[in-house]
Amino acid sequence: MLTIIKEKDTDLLLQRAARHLCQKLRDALAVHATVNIAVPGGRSVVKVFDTMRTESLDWNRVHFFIIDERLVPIDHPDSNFKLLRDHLITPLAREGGISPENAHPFILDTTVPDRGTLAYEDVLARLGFRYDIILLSSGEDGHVGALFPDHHSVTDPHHGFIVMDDSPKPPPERMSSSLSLMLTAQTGVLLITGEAKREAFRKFGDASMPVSACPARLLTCLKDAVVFTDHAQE
Ligand SMILES: O=C(O)[C@H](O)[C@@H](O)[C@H](O)[C@H](O)COP(=O)(O)O
Repeated sequence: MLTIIKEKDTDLLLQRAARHLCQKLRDALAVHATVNIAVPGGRSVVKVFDTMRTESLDWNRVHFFIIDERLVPIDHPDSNFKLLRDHLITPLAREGGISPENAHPFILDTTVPDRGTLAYEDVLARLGFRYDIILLSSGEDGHVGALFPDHHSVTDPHHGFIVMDDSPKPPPERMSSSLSLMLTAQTGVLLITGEAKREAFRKFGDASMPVSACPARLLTCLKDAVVFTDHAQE
């Protein structure tokens, strides 16, 4: 089921998204021993992390994966893992809320053609090779993770992590969860915030638009999906 939650105040909206995600984590922890959540980078996600870290739940049973990454080391300012670590994992770990090992980074390996994605697949395989929950934040063009509209990334049949050196949005070198891996999640949360995403929100709401033309629409394929937006309904 898809629900759209609208709130004009973006900060309030992102706080609501964070609390919703934490409730979904609690619900999943009630039926699973451990839960896998995959998260992206971006400005909106940082605000979600900042609220999530104030929520109380059994964080030690939650495993974090990075849904997409720029091909940079984990301490690089452009690293999505660094955002997760700095804004959520380290503050939680400081209070003993989570073991830092529960946050699984994609480790770039420039010596192999797969760039380290096979090793990252091994880590996910040890935890069931599935996501339970995904957090996505739409780009201006409707991309999510590093699945871009009308680009080979979104139609790649690989089930796992993919790499590219021709991302339409710079930097060109990125890795992403493939579409089929994202679709292993039962639960999805999508953020569409800011004036620059007006066209993305319109495309998201267009039922005739295939996922290949608007990757954010992959959310409509999940069992339990919520969009958080500061846009008025078109
Ligand atoms: O890797 C990137 O180029 C960005 O991180 C990008 O994919 C971002 O996640 C979305 O564009 C949403 O970004 P905001 O939440 O910052 O609007």
